[in-house]
Amino acid sequence: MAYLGPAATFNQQALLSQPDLAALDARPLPTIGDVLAATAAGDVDLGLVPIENAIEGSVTVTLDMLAFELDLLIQREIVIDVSLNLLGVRGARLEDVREVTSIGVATAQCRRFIIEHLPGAVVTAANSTAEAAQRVAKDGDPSVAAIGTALAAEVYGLDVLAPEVEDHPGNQTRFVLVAREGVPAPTGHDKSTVVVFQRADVPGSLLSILQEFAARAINLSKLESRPTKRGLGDYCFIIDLEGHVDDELVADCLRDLRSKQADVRFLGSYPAAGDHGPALRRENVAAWKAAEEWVAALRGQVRH
Ligand SMILES: O=C(O)C(=O)C[C@]1(C(=O)O)C=C[C@@H](O)C=C1
Repeated sequence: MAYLGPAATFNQQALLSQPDLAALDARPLPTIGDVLAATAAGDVDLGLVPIENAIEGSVTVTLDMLAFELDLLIQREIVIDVSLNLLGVRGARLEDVREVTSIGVATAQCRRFIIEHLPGAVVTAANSTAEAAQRVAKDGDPSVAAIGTALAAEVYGLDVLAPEVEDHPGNQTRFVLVAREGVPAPTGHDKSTVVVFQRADVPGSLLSILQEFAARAINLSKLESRPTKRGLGDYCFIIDLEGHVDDELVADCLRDLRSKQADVRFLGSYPAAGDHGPALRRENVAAWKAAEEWVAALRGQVRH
């Protein structure tokens, strides 16, 4: 499998949190795009990438590559706690820092800290938190600090100049494990991700999509609109819903969406993270099945 490296990224921590993945031969790659492309190309069977952060929101490169560019299916989601540290060379002081470097999603999680504690510091981009830490260690410049994991300080021989620099407590990042094919069996607390391209940009078109879910009491855990890249104002909707494509209700909902909207891309059904993931609303399924039997019985009486 492949993950966003080098050593000591949050991505690696997410991988190591899963005993079955930790036992695999895992290859660190330099960018999120590299991990997804290597998985799609068959260089590796599985790829692990970040998709959403509690403070910064979606990791758009992941969303866009999954939604528009590659044929990959989400196999699993992994949520880990994310506490960010300001890392500098040994002996560096906070007041010496003139440049802060990290992956954009990480610096964005510390925007207020940087403004308040490092006014005027230049923020530069790296491909990952660990790549930023590696660069700070290699250059040895006390005026440059990286934002990354506490482990990166140990791995790259850096000092923690300030711990917990994220702007909000309880920070978490959600990762997805992707593969070229296969949908994991339903567990009873699953999620599915779909991309819906609306038929026409007319009043109520988003409502018409949402009504398909509401009518079946399918709960949505995320709704994101993303530009289709076809022109300003042309958007599609990336939706995380509670349930599995193997569930009758979800399948029925997808069937209706597919027949009524311009296009629907299925990005996977997978176990929801956590012990208390969204439980499938069994009573909805039971009611739907009972209603289906009722309709079938009515239709069975038709004289042809
Ligand atoms: O750079 C890393 O360490 C990563 O694992 C990537 C990533 C992300 O892109 O969201 C993961 C968790 C944090 O939100 C910050 C960075």
